[in-house]
Amino acid sequence: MMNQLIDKIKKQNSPIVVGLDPKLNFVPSFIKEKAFKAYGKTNEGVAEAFYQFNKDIIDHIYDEVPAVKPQIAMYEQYGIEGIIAYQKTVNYAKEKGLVVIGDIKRGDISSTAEAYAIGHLGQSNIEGNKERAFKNDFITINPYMGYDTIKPFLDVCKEESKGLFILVKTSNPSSGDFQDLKVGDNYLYEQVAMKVDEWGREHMGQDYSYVGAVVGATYPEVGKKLRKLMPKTYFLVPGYGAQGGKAEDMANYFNEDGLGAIINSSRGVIAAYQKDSYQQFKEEDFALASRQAVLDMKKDLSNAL
Ligand SMILES: O=C(O)c1cc(=O)[nH]c(=O)n1[C@@H]1O[C@H](COP(=O)(O)O)[C@@H](O)[C@H]1O
Repeated sequence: MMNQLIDKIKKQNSPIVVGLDPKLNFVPSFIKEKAFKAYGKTNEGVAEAFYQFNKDIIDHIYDEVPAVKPQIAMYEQYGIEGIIAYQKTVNYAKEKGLVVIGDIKRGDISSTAEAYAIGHLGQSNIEGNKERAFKNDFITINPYMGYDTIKPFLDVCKEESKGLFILVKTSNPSSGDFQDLKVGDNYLYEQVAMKVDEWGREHMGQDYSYVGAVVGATYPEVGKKLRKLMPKTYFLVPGYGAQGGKAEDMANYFNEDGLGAIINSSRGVIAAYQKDSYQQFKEEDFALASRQAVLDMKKDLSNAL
């Protein structure tokens, strides 16, 4: 799957992933009204609104970006109905040929990790009948609990040709609370990076491993260090745009082959029509504004790289 992702990035010249992180106040009123009329102001109503919102955005961006990253929390807060909207979104993105990174950030003891891995990347075996719950190509995971909690994900990835992005240095303001602690001569994020590099070398695609790393856009000096520590690791880089990450800092995250990183923007793309800089788009044209935001991001990155 990493090979497919890289092929798409090259073909579209677009190291970009759009985060499908819907919020009710991002959804245009004409979509909300229709959904609420059919299902009321209920979880089901929101789920329908989110799905229609995502679908329109996907239709307007799938030819310009290789991947989308639905953040499951946005859907989960609306219960089963929300999860169904997540699942439908993943399915629709797959139908449109997009690579899907399920942003689920799981991490638990190995028996539980196995269940997460099967549910989100693999197939369950129901007395001989194989069932797939979610069609993600990649998921995000949290490595805090150590190798035995990662292994079930690696096994399913190998079997199913899927991939992972493991949190190494996150974009949030407090990411240093633990990640920047010194462990011997290294920072904790460096220790984690060395492990991700080691695990990845046993799980190689062509030039890159299908065990990737999450490296936030908001700490470019760290990004530069981590690039050297994990040369074969693809980086998922969130934090561009809404969290302050700048295109000119993104060069640090790429290798000399021009590959090695995929930059995420969620709010900056899906809620573009609400920003002053996209005032020319009416609410009904929210998805066209998202497309324009992707094209602008593409230009911004290619000027800087
Ligand atoms: O794993 C992630 O995607 C992630 C890691 C990280 O360090 N920081 C981070 O913001 N994210 C996710 O990336 C997205 C960022 O959204 P925007 O700030 O709106 O572009 C959200 O879905 C976050 O959950």
